[in-house]
Amino acid sequence: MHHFHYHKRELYAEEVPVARIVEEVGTPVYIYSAATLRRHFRVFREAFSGIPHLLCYSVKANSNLAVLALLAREGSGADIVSGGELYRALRAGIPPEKIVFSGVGKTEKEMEEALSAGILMFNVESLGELEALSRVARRLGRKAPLAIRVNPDVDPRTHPYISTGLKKNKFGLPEGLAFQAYLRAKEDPYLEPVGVDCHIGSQLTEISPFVEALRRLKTLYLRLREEGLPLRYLDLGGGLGIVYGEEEPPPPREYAEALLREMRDLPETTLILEPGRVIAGNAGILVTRVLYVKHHPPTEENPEGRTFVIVDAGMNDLIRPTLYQAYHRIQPIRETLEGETLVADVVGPICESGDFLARERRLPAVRPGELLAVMSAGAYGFVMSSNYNSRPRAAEVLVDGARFFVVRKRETYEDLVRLEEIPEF
Ligand SMILES: Cc1ncc(COP(=O)(O)O)c(C=O)c1O
Ligand SMILES: N[C@@H](CCCC[NH3+])C(=O)O
Repeated sequence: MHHFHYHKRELYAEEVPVARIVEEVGTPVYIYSAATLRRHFRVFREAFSGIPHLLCYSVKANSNLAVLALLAREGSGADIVSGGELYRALRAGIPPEKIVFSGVGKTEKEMEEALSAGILMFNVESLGELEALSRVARRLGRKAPLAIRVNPDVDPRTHPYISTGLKKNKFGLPEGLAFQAYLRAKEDPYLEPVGVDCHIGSQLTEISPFVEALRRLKTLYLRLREEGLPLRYLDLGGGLGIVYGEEEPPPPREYAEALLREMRDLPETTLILEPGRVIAGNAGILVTRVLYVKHHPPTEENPEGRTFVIVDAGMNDLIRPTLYQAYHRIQPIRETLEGETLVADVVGPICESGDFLARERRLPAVRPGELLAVMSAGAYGFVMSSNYNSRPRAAEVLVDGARFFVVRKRETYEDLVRLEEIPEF
């Protein structure tokens, strides 16, 4: 069952009419479904139940404390990329021994925080970082558990901005350098290599690049074990895609089956996965209100003219369309049957031509005041939002059955300037 669904032509989030949430909270508002989050996590967990595994939800996808706490209760670990994400994960009750720390630019301060907290492992992305981690560990008198993030040079066949496992991307170390880094780490009393890691990109809609990457990781992993390194984790990162529009990503079960086949000859190894989008993406929507509809008259290059549906959510609220030309379905909150339609650009109030949520989209003939839902906005939505144009950030709501909770208040004007000060010139 879909947890965002129409009942009597009205959009519901689980058992709550979206319009009722808007009445109380206003727009723009992100709405998440607890049941969908739980279902996505459980489907993933069950798919991997045949082998030792650890699911480290990728916090960057949606880092609201309530979302993290819900996943913590489901048994999730966390993939973090900053001290801020470590703070959130711990605040939400994710046990440190289920946290992995990725990212090309960890500071010594962040490493110190994570090491003191007792995280499972650092995914180290450069030789410089390895040295820094060793220094930090020596200072704290602790051994730092680590994996080297390998750049397996596998083409994930996704949007170039979100592919990360190609030689030309900044991420990880090529296999040869990674091997040397492990030998270096092995000799260091403050470093403890425990796994091998990679992450090849996001929104992948095919399984084969994952399998290819896993094979390469395995080869390195086995070579290192032969060198006497007591490795026990293979971390394949995240990246499984979701349905936004027409794409057909593999279901988690198929993805898992392909990976389980590769893991068969490694019975003593724990497979770590860092799913983000596949857990949160379709568990959230962004609801916005139509402010104006305007029509630009025909021109030579545009014989039909152009219609703009101007809404109260902009690229500062959801930047994916602007940044990646990403497609998000847009649906009315009140379903209209066989009514009139229009083709329009759905745009926000921001002073940028790139401020759009959809382009040349066929929509029901909406009128000012009506509500629209931007679908599949649960991942990389609110977390990438900003205050550009001094727009207070949207509220976030979590629906659970017949109840809903404001899990982040709408920002106020006061919030906008809270950290600022006018000096005595
Ligand atoms: C290291 C790492 N792990 C996990 C993820 C999560 O990716 P996704 O949301 O595509 O599952 C990302 C983001 O792409 C990442 O950079
Ligand atoms: N933020 C991107 C994905 C990047 C993944 C981060 N490693 C998106 O919205 O699709």
